Formats: sequence, structure tokens, C-alpha cells
Amino acid sequence: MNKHAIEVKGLRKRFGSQIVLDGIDLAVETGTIFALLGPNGAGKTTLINILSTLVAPDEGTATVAGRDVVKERDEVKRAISLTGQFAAVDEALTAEENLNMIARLSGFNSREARARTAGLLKRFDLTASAKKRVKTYSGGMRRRIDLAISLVAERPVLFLDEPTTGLDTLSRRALWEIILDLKKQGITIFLTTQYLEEADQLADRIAVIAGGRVVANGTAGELKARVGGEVLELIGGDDGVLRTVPTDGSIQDVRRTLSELALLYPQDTRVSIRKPSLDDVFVALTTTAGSKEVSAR
Ligand SMILES: Nc1ncnc2c1ncn2[C@@H]1O[C@H](COP(=O)(O)OP(=O)(O)OP(=O)(O)O)[C@@H](O)[C@H]1O
Repeated sequence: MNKHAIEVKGLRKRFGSQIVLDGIDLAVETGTIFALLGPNGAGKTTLINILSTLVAPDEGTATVAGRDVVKERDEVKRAISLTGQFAAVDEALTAEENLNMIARLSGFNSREARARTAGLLKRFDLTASAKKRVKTYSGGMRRRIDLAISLVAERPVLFLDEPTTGLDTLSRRALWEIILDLKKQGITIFLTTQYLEEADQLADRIAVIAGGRVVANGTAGELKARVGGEVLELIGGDDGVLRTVPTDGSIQDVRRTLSELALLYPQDTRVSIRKPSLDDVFVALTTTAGSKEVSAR
């Protein structure tokens, strides 16, 4: 087995005059969850499209399951599952019909296809709705069927492009459980997300891309440690956060910072002090996009 399920070296991609990926280096260890974060338009989907052989890079190399995404496209395709925001589910069919059809197309005989379908419906808690048309499904059910379909054929590497975007908290957590379960089976998962909490909860390692480059790469803990110290949070009357300000946590620095802030905010503003979150890291890193890579490796 390859130590790294995914390896990316010096990857570059431009669309017309727009440089989207400007020399990306990444490695994802086999059997781990890797989260790719970045602001809108940072190139996350483009990177997934390159890794899943849908788009060719201009420069650099990438291997998935030890195979080159350009020179060994078919081998890569056989090693991966891809679940995007717009997965290929036929909405006019039921969940059972969709799964059964994909199973047959993947080469299972009819008995195997039925067994596989039943197993996936159960695992994704869709048995009760198996005979309803997918177009009647809620957002959470729809995501579960998308994911179930991409798992019909068992593949070692799974790409998830924003798997929980638009879902409510409960559905999101249910999907997290499923994703963690897939990792337990040894599947390597590469996901993109806009939710820092999602990366924090799921990922063994996180990379942040901005300005076409990897601006940070490490565990959630390592990335938070990059911001260091503490964060002062100013909370307004409606309990909304008015502002967060980094501090080293010393009395001296807290007193100086607060006396400056006291001039700017109403006197009934409340203050809390906390450890930095991944949100703070993200803001700190992506507002200085492309300046330098902060690797916590
Ligand atoms: N086929 C294409 N032709 C031209 N431009 C493209 C193409 N695909 C992507 N782009 C551009 O490349 C940039 C990166 O897009 P991409 O979808 O990879 O970003 P993203 O990080 O996934 O964004 P989001 O979080 O909004 O989904 C965007 O500016 C987009 O308009």
C-alpha cells in the first residue's frame, strides 16, 4: 500500500489569463481524512477536478493511489469515488432504483446489486424512504443518497466536494458520522469545505489554499497554534461578536488592548478571552494570501 494515497507536486492551472493554482504541493496519508479549505474561488474544486482526472493540470504532477492523474487516468478513475455538489442522481427514480442501477452499471449481477443496494440503504438510514422518488427528498437525505451512490463500488480514495454545504446542523453531524465511519474502513477521504468546524471535527490534516498557493498545512491543533496566544472577543448587546482581537494574554497586553477598544465601543460591551479557533486562523492566513507558506509539518 502506498504511504500517501494522494501526492501533488508543483501543480499549476490557469484558465485564460487567470492563474487558479500556482504551484500546489500536498501529500495525503493513506487512510486519513484531509480537508482543503479556502475562500470562494480559491481553486478547491479545480484541484479536486484535477485529482479525479476531470481536468488536466498545466504543470506539475499528481498521483492518486500511486497512479498518475494524467498518464494513468483509467487506473485513477478505478481507484476513486467522487461526490460533488451536483452528483449524478436521477431524481425521477427512487433511491433503491438509483442504487440498483449504479450497482448493475458497476458490474454487480442482479443478486449482488440487490444486496449492495439494501446494505447501503440501511447504512445511510434510507431504508424507510427507499421507494420514494429522490426529488421528494430533503437536503440531508439527498446528500446521503449522493454519498451512498458514490460508494456502490468500493474504492480506496473518496473525494467529497463540500459534502455538507447547505445542510442543517443535525444532518451535517449525521454525515460527519458516516464520513468518520468510512475512514475506519480504511478509505482515504479528501474533502473541501467552507466550514472550519467541519475540518476541525473530521480532518487529520488541513490545508488552506489562497492566492493559488498552500498557505498553511497541518493538524487543526498545529494551525491554531500558529495564531498563538489568546483572542479577545467583544460581545455586543444582542450577544453578537463585534470584534476579535489577538493578544498574547498578558495583563499588560490585555489592559492596553482593552483601553484602546474602550474608546471605540459602548461601555456595556462585554469581553471574553479564549483560545484561537480555526476561524481566527483562517482569517489570519487568507487575508495575507500567498505571502508565505506556514507549514506545521
Ligand atoms: N472551466 C473553467 N473555465 C474558466 N474558469 C474557471 C473554470 N473552472 C473554474 N474557473 C475559475 O477558477 C477559479 C477557481 O474556481 P474553483 O471552482 O476551483 O474554486 P473553489 O475554491 O472551489 O470555489 P468555491 O468555494 O466558490 O466553490 C474561479 O475564479 C473560477 O471562476
